[in-house]
Amino acid sequence: MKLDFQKDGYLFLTDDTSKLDTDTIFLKTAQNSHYYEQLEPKPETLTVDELISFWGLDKMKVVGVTGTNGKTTVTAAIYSFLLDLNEKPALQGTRGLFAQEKRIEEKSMTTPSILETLYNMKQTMDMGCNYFIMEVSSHAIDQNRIEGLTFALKVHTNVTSDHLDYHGTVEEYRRVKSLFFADESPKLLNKDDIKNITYNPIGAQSYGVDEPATFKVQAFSLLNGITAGIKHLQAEATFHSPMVGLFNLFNLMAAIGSVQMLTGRSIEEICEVVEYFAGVSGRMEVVSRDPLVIVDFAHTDDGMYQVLDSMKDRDISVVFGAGGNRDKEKRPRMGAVAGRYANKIYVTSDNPRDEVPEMILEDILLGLHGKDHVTATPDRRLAIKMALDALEENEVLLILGKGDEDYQEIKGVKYPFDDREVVRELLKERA
Ligand SMILES: CC(=O)N[C@H]1[C@@H](OP(=O)(O)OP(=O)(O)OC[C@H]2O[C@@H](n3ccc(=O)[nH]c3=O)[C@H](O)[C@@H]2O)O[C@H](CO)[C@@H](O)[C@@H]1O[C@H](C)C(=O)N[C@@H](C)C(=O)N[C@H](CCC(=O)O)C(=O)O
Ligand SMILES: Nc1ncnc2c1ncn2[C@@H]1O[C@H](COP(=O)(O)OP(=O)(O)OP(=O)(O)O)[C@@H](O)[C@H]1O
Ligand SMILES: N[C@H](CCC[C@H](N)C(=O)O)C(=O)O
Ligand SMILES: [Mg+2]
Repeated sequence: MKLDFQKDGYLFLTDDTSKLDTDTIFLKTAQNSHYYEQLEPKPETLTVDELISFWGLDKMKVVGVTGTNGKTTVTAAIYSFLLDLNEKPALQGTRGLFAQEKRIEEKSMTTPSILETLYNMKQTMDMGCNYFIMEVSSHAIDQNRIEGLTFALKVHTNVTSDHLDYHGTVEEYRRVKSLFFADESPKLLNKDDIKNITYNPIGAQSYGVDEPATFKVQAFSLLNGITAGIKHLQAEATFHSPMVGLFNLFNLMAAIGSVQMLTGRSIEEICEVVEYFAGVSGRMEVVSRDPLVIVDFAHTDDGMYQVLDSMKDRDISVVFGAGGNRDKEKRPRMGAVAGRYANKIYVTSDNPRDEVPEMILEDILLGLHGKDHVTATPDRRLAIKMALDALEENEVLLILGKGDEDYQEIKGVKYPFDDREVVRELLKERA
C-alpha cells in the first residue's frame, strides 16, 4: 500500500519495500520486517506507534470482534446500535468500510494490513467518528496485522472450526484465537462457548443464554423474529428483533453487552434500538417470500447447523458448496449437517478457486452417504434452478455459503455471480 503522506519533506508512506523511492517513508511492521532487513541503504522509517500518534489515532475507541462465525453480524449490530444512540461509529470488515451509514471503501479483506486499518481509522476519524468497530480474523491475529492497536473492547463470538488449511489443526486455530484475549483489555466473552478459548480474566465480562453471565438472557422466544428478556447485574430489559435464529440471539447479546460496556448506557436504553437492526445483507436474507427463498453466508458446518436448526420447523431444501483453497476437513461435516436437516439437497460449487470443482463435491458427498434426494452439479446456477423447480408449497429453499458475494471465483477470475440475482431472474422467467 502507498499513501500520500506529508512529513519532514517526504510525500508518501508505504509498507512495501518494492514501492519505496526518495519521496517515500517506510512503515516498519511485524509483517514486513524481513524485507526491511534486506534493504541497503536503510530508508527513512516510521513505526506503527509513531504513525498512530502522528495521526492522533489513540483518540479512537477500537472494538475488535473475533470468532469463527458472527463477526460481520455482531460488528454491524454494534455499529447500528451506536448510530441509533447518536454516537459516531465506523465499521471495518468483510463487507468493507462504513461510516455515517455510508460505505466508504468496497469490501476487501476481513482484516487488512495494519497500514490499511490505520488509514481507515484516519479517514473515519477525519469524518468525526470516535469508535472504530472492526472484525479480527484468525489470520490477522496470527500475522499480527493488529499490532500497536489498543482495544477499548475485545469481543468473542464463538470458536468452532475453520481455516484449517491455514492453521493446520483445531487446537492451533483455537490457540491463535485465544491470543487475542491474553492481555488485560476489557473483553466480552460468550459464556456458552467459553470452553473453546483461554483468556485473561482481568477486564473480562460475559454474555450468555444458558450459562450465568454478566449479560444474561432470562427468557426468549424465536417465533416471529427474536424476543428476549435480559438482565445486566440488577437491571432488566426486553428487546425484539426481526432477525431469526438462536445464533442471532447470541449475536445481539454480544452487541448489546458491547454497547453497554463502551458507552455505560443502561440496557433499557440500548434495547430500545435493537429492533431497528434488521441484520446484514447476505445473512439470512429473504430473497423471495412465496416461494420462501433465503440466502445465507453459512460456509462452515457450525454455521450451516445454526441456520438449518433455526429453520427446522419447516421442510428444507438446501443448495450449498464449499470454497476451494480453504479448509477441506469441514466439507464432509457440511454434507452431514445438510443430510441431517434437509429433505432435498443440492451440492454444487461455491468459489472453486484453484481446485477441481468435482473434487470439492466429492469431499462434501462423503458426508451424505445413503441419503436420498441428493443432487450434485458443479453448475451453481443449474443447482439453484433445479431446487427452485422442485420446491413444494410448504418448503423453504436455503442457498448457503456465498451470502452477499457478487462473484464466483474460478482459477483467479471473479465471474459476476450473485445467488440473490439468480433467484430473482429464475423466478421472473417463471412469471
Ligand atoms: C495467506 C495470507 O493471509 N496472506 C496475507 C499476508 O500475505 P504474505 O504473508 O504473503 O505477506 P507479503 O505479501 O509477503 O506481505 C507482507 C508485508 O511485506 C510487505 N512486502 C511484501 C513484498 C515485498 O517485496 N516487500 C514488502 O515490504 C507487504 O507490503 C506487507 O506489508 O499478508 C498480506 C498483507 O497483510 C495479506 O494481504 C495477505 O492476505 C492474502 C491476500 C489473503 O488472501 N488472505 C486471506 C487468506 C485472509 O487473510 N483471510 C482472512 C479471513 C477471511 C475470513 O474468514 O473472512 C481476512 O482477514 O480476510
Ligand atoms: N453466532 C453465530 N454462531 C454460529 N453461526 C453463526 C453465528 N452468526 C452467524 N452465523 C452463521 O455464519 C454465517 C456467517 O456469519 P458472519 O458473516 O456474521 O460471520 P463472520 O465471522 O463474519 O464470517 P467470516 O469469518 O467468513 O467473515 C452466517 O451467514 C450464519 O449462517
Ligand atoms: N463463499 C466463501 C466464504 C468464505 C469467505 C471467507 N471466510 C474466506 O475464508 O475467505 C468461500 O467459502 O469461498
Ligand atoms: Mg465476516
